[in-house]
Amino acid sequence: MNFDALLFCDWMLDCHVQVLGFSDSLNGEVKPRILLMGLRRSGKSSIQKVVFHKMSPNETLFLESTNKICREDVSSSSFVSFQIWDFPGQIDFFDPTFDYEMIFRGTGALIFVIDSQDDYVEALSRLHLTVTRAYQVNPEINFEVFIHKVDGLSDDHKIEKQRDIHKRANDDLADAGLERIHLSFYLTSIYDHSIFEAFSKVVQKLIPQLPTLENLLNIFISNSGIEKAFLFDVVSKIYIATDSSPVDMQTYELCCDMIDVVIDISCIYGLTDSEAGLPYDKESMAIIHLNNTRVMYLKEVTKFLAMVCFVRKDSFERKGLIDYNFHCFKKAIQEVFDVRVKVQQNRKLLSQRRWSKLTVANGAGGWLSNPL
Ligand SMILES: Nc1nc2c(ncn2[C@@H]2O[C@H](COP(=O)(O)OP(=O)(O)OP(=O)(O)O)[C@@H](O)[C@H]2O)c(=O)[nH]1
Repeated sequence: MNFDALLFCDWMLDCHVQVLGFSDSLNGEVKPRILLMGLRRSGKSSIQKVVFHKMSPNETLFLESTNKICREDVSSSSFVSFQIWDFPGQIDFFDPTFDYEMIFRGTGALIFVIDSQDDYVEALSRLHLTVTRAYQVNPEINFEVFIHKVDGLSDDHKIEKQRDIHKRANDDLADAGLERIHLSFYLTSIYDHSIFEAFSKVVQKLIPQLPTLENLLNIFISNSGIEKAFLFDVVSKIYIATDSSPVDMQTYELCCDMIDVVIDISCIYGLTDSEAGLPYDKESMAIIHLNNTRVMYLKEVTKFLAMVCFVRKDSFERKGLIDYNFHCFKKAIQEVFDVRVKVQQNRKLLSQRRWSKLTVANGAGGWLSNPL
């Protein structure tokens, strides 16, 4: 038992090197921007409300049309921290008041939402225009296309639509000589877990520590006899990392349901009258025995993160080993987080120094535009 655990600890030491390998600019804080774009009524605001505000899908029927850019900070945990910008349906790139260069420059991901229940010819030409403009300004953006509202379509129909949209969008780019632009496609709906899964993948691409987290999870599961493990952001139910074995939708849905059960039960029985806020803390944990010889095990990792794993019943008999390795895993996550904080502090310091040097060089009274 100790040998397994020691292997895990040894590996932990390696992870720092990877985290220190940040290659970003000198910005003090790395808070990527995610843009939600698409035609009117394609479902942008609904996606944001359902994923980040726990709005029930039926309530989105009453959402009013967005008529200006809505910006929101999502900083629920140390690793999940970004801004979401919800755009009104039609943006006029030729409108001089719309500074799209500034917007695209600081963008990590651009999600373009296409209503699959509607005619998508106009949406595709809008997608092309948006992507080419954004790429000119910032070639580093991840372009994500949500083929949305697929709840109304049969399975065959979904695949067919995805193939058609994929082909047309890429043909348009090829015609413009822009084959190097990569578009990722997802079939989504707010009426099932597909929207959470798609958002998870979008967010994961923006987490520089992802390979480290995945490696930690791989080491953790292989030394503990676990089949699959996810690291979840409890509030949004976005999984920010998982081990390298493939994810199947059913497993992901079960994890989301387990988080809901834990939070609901804790809300009812876990909070005293004087307490408020998220009923989730160091003591939070849950074990659910499934009827297929598997056990689901949830444990708190940080204030906002939970580990949910699937273990065979016979392996779960060695719960002591799992708990010990989990303890090491948790420590490693904390260390990764500490390194990240240190790197950010150093960047801030560096950019402040640069800023003050620039100010001195230009004289105290000189006006400068902020280099950040
Ligand atoms: N069937 C289905 N309807 C959806 C889905 N997502 C959103 N809708 C519906 O689509 C309609 C438009 O949604 P909004 O979120 O307001 O669309 P929007 O893109 O923000 O619209 P604008 O603010 O006008 O740009 C609402 O009636 C939603 O209930 C989905 O996944 N499936």
